[in-house]
Amino acid sequence: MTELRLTQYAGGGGCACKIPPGELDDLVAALARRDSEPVDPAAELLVGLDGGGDDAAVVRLDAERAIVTTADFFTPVVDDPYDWGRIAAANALSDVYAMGGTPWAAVNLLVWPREKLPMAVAAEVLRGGRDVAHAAGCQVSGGHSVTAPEPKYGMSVVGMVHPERMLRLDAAEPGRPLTLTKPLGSGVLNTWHKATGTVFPEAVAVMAELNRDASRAAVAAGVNSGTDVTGFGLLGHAYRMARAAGVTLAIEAGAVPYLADARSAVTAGQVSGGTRRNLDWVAPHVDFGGVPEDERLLLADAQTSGGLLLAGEVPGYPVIGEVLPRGAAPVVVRG
Ligand SMILES: Nc1ncnc2c1ncn2[C@@H]1O[C@H](COP(=O)(O)OP(=O)(O)OP(=O)(O)O)[C@@H](O)[C@H]1O
Ligand SMILES: [Mg+2]
Repeated sequence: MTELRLTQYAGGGGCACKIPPGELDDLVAALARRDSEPVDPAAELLVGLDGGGDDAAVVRLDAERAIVTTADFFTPVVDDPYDWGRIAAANALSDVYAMGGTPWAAVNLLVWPREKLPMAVAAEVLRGGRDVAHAAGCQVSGGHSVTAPEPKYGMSVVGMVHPERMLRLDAAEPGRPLTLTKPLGSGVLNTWHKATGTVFPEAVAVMAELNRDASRAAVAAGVNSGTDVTGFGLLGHAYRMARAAGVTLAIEAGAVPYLADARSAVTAGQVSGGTRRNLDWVAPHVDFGGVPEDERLLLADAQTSGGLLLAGEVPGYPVIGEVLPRGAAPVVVRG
């Protein structure tokens, strides 16, 4: 199975295959405008699509428990089917952790070109997803499978969160430090892997890593705002946080951690269309000062299964900036 190059069966890879952020904003805004309350709602919506939407929807069960629900699937980011499954599951579970919750149960979402790819390969993908979900203590049972020209895999996940201890997108307070819990660079390294077949084991390990410990540590430290850094890149997700909370996020470029080889990947031109679109979209909202183009691309790099960006200090994870009262630009990068 190792000679089969899964990444060659799809156009965009991983979270870089998301609909561009500006177009998604318009879609979600139109939906939110047309949204009316359900008839006789069975549960109170605590987090919905207001302000562009958070990482997951949250509905109240009782005073101390709320249900978190989310779905994520994408095209192959790596050629190895088991690793792709692990990464896709870690990414799907991540939106529950990005709300400060605990995933309880997941179902598989599988799109498979059965004429082109053996079903045995799909089984490896599902095995990888199951192993990571089980490591998270999450039940996996059931799912849905369809055939289509490009393979896609992910999960729909349900979890639990305390309604007073959530990590909301819109709650960042001025004066708080900004913390990032995984290094950046998975986008450029996945692009390089897709182009050449070179495997970057550190990137695979980081993408397959759960955001569980970071999320728990953040909630334990009293942090109440955060999101996961995925397809819109650090700058895109920072902008969405700043916009939702009406603050400015200042990022110290020199404090941002990167995977080894990420800089060489940019120098080698291994930048996805998604990353370039991210930068075009976010640039009008960012004061870059004198930060050079390559650095801007790295900060906008479309991540797959990235870490948590948190408005608060969390022991064991690097501080990369601070939350400020809203200034001229929602995001400031200091060189
Ligand atoms: N088709 C859709 N219908 C309704 N809402 C959508 C749709 N697609 C995305 N959204 C919402 O738009 C917001 C932004 O979506 P996005 O996929 O970027 O968030 P996310 O789930 O946190 O992503 P990621 O998995 O990359 O962390 C979310 O609140 C999401 O629920
Ligand atoms: Mg998210």
